[in-house]
Formats: sequence, C-alpha cells, structure tokens
Amino acid sequence: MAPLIRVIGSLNADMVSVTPRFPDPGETITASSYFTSAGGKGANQAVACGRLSRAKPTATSPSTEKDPVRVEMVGAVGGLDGQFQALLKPTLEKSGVDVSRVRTIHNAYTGVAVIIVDTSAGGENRIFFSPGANYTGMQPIPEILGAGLAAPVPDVIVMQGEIPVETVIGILRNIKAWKEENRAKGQKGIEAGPEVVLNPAPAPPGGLPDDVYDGGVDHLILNETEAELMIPPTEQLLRTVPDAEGQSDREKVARYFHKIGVTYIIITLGAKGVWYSAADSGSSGPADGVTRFTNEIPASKVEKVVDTTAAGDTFVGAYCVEVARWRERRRAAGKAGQDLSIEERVERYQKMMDNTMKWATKASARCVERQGAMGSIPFEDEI
Ligand SMILES: Nc1ncnc2c1ncn2[C@@H]1O[C@H](COP(=O)(O)OP(=O)(O)OP(=O)(O)O)[C@@H](O)[C@H]1O
Repeated sequence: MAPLIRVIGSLNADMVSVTPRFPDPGETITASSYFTSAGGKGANQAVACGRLSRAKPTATSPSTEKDPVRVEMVGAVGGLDGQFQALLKPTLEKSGVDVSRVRTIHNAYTGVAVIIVDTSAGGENRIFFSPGANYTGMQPIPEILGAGLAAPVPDVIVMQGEIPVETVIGILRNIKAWKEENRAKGQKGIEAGPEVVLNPAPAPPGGLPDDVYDGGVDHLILNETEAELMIPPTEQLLRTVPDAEGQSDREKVARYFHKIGVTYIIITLGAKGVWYSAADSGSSGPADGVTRFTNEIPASKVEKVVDTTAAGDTFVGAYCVEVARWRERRRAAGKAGQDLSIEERVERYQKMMDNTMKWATKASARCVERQGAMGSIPFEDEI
C-alpha cells in the first residue's frame, strides 16, 4: 500500500482584486481585474503533496501513476456558501487529494482571503483573512483532536497555523502520547507512529509550549520570520541552550529546537534557498547515536521570478512527499541496513536530506516562475 500523507489545516477561497493602487480610507476605486481561486495553507500544501507525487493528468491519460502517494485533507468549510463545491473540491480532487475528511459547518462561511494586488507597487499585496469555518469547525473538540491518528494511521501528518492554535497543540499532544505508549510497548522507528511535519505559518505569537515538540514534532519547517517568532527571547533561550551563546541566528534556532526534541529543522531562505540542521532525537531521527549535521542548499535557478506566492507551501509539499517515500523505502528494507556503522548511517542520512532539499527547492522554483498561488504548484513530471 502506498504511503499516506494527512494534511490538517485551512481551506480558503482567495478573492483577488488587482488595482492600480490601494484605496485611501473611505475611498472606492474600481479594480482592473478580479478572480477567485482555491487557497489556504492547508489546502495548498495538500495540493502540493498530491501534485508532487503524480504526473500531470492529460485528456488521454487521466492518471499515470498506478499507486501514487495517498494524500488526505482534514479541515472544515462553510455551508453558507458554495465555495467548497465550486472551487476547492474540484481543484483538490484533480490534484489527487482525498477530501472525504473535510467537514461542512452548516452555519458558517468558508474561510476567505480578500487579496488586493497593487500593480503600481510591483504587485505588492494586502491580505485580509477571515477564518470562518477554519476556526468554528476546527475547535479542539475530541473528534478534531483525534483526526491525526484516525484509522488508517498516516505515515506523515502535516499542520500549519491557520486553524486554532489550541487545536494544533491538542493534536500534537495526542500524537506524542500515542507514540510514547507505542515505544513503551517496544515499537521502534516507523512502527512507533507517523512523522509529524509542522509549518507554523502564520507563527502563533510567542510560539508553542515546549512540551509539544518532543515526540510531537519531528520536522519543523520555518521561513526566517517564523523562525524568529517561534523562539523565546534570547535570555530565556540561552537558559535552555547555553552553548548557543555567540552563535548565528539560525544556529540558535536549530540548537533550541533540537534541545526540546525536534529532529529536523529546516529554515527556508527565499531566493537564497534553504538551510537545515538534522540531529538524532530518538526513533524517528536520522538514526540512534547519529550526531548532528547541517547544510545550506542554494535556491534552484529560475528563468524569471513571476510570483513567489505559495513557494513555501510547494516546498513543504515536496518535502512531505519525500518523507513519505523514505518511510516506504524503510518499510520495504525491513531489517536491511540496521548493521551499518554510525559513520555510514550519517553519510546515508545526509545524502537523503541533501537530495530532499534539492528536490524541494526545484519544485518551489517552478512555482515562482508562474502567476498565482495554488494554480502555480507544479506536478511531479514538471520538475
Ligand atoms: N525568488 C526565488 N527564486 C528561487 N527560489 C525561490 C525564490 N523564492 C522562494 N524560492 C524557493 O521557495 C522556498 C520557500 O520560499 P520562502 O523561504 O520565501 O518561503 P515562504 O516565506 O514560506 O513563502 P511564501 O509565504 O511566499 O509561500 C525557498 O527555500 C526557495 O527554495
């Protein structure tokens, strides 16, 4: 059975008005164009996972993959509008995403991002996000908190910050408790539970409580702004990781999150590329006993930067597809490779991480060459 990725997050309708300038207070100006599109960080990342594990369907060949990575979306939409049926469902399904776990909240609206693009300011935008069902339908009730581990338990769980932070925390604590129980029963490595990828965008002010990370988050993907917002003030940070004194910002971030239990910390650097730090942190880490390794991978070459929206979501999707495939390979290998020396395992994991970063930077480079958000996310055969 192909590996399963479950994305738990937001679904939005993006309403985009393109204008020659932003209106002043009290002023009405006529937009030069308007369009709607499917959006939301959750839905974008689900679409990225779906597309980046499939070839683009064509009229003669609707699906070219026999057993591609399975992708599920968990989220909530409103019943007071037709946005899900008209906009989100068709796009998600055409990208290979199973939407049967998306709930409809009858007395709510689907989340909306009203986006104004100012053509005189080089396409700069202003965004007004109304969460709607992403909040009312994703409150931390037992059904939602159990969504991560609902059968069949996925290989990879992905979350972002556009649903209530209490829900994100509750889901992470449930996963952590479940994995701890499994480990106590002697289950190790991929048997102990899913890999959790957290992309805290937007970053919750003050970050998340420290206890959710160890066993709750295996992979943390942040851009530079989010990295800054997710760590405590320096004085407090240095109490947790005194050896980060005098280190660069990214080193501080990595040392801090490794210390509180995260195995992979990935900081995306926009046009500069990406930096990562990987460390041993138990069974889901590179390998028991492995020391830490870091690397910076430059951004992939771009013909012309057209629109960087959704570059981060494309990166996350590409990364998650690779994590799902690592697990598939590990499952297929069984006990093979377990007798490697620590040096051999480090070399193997470093190669795997570098290849994953190169693939994810290539995928996000294709996205920035195209106009739009969800529509600009490429399929696997377009990389
Ligand atoms: N101008 C660019 N040229 C090439 N690659 C880019 C460019 N901008 C972004 N990327 C790629 O996309 C990845 C993610 O970009 P970035 O760090 O801007 O994330 P982000 O802030 O989450 O993005 P966004 O919020 O715009 O979706 C980068 O690591 C890089 O590989």
